[in-house]
Amino acid sequence: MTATIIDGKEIAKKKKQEIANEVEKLKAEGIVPGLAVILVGDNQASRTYVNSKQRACKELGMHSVQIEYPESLTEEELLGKIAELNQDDTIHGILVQLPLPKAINETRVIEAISPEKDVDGFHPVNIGRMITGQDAFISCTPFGILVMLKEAGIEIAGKHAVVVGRSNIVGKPVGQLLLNENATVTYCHSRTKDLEKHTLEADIIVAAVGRAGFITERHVKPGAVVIDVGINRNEAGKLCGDVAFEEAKEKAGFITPVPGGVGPMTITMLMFNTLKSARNHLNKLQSSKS
Ligand SMILES: Nc1nc2c(c(=O)[nH]1)N[C@@H](CN(C=O)c1ccc(C(=O)N[C@@H](CCC(=O)O)C(=O)O)cc1)CN2
Repeated sequence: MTATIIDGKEIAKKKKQEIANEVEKLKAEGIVPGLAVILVGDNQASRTYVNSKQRACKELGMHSVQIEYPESLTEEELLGKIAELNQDDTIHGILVQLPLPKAINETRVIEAISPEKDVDGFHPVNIGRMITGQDAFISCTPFGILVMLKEAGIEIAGKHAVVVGRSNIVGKPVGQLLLNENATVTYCHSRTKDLEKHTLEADIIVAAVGRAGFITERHVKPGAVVIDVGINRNEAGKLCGDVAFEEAKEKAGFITPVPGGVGPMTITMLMFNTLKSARNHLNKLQSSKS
């Protein structure tokens, strides 16, 4: 069997068109969704992602501001800028590109962003709301995975999902989202004994370990759905995922490629969250008038 490839670029294109239509409607009501992206230091990959976010805003008709600081920026200076953006009515989403330089405390920075503008969905308020099934900003990569599964027509309820990786940005929230969709969820990580025993029972595997080709065909149950969140570079500098794609695709039922799978969905869901924040802002303005 050769797996059906879930094309993240195609799904992202369709979703972006839907978002652009909604942006037009919001503009007709007097609100232009606005996103502020903060980049600290000179990490080349981060710069590429930040530029892609700016491009996506432009493409979808949103207002965007890119704020760049040198590596030497202090935490206090960054917190000051966030406080200013929290008060800016033209900005509905604030995002600090990660990773930050080591001298800056990531947790303090994330917690300084108003939960109402936390379009990355990293603030503990949004994480707590998501876990308890309330309306929340859902972090963009996990959200993108959920949308991809739904668009590919994959049933989640009652399925056994195995998440390999437990980062705060991807592993933990994606497992929780799948649980909210009534999957049975197992988390595996670097200290898990006999990984294969767990993954071979999975109907859905989410590979988010950050190690190139870590999940091989030996880990995959025939017909399983394999979602690859990895963004690694191999010895030749080529972008590759956490899954050994060529061999895993011969066993899986559905599989996401790298590049062109989960990655393009991350920025699309950021646009979705920014639109949602702008709409929330408009609703608040309207209800305060009535
Ligand atoms: N504040 C945030 N920081 C980081 C996030 C995030 O969601 N918020 N996620 C990642 C980086 N990231 C977005 O910021 C991101 C990573 C990858 C892609 C993507 O489209 N990847 C492409 C390949 C691109 C390439 O050639 O390098 C793909 O997989 O097809 C988009 C966004 C960490 N930091």
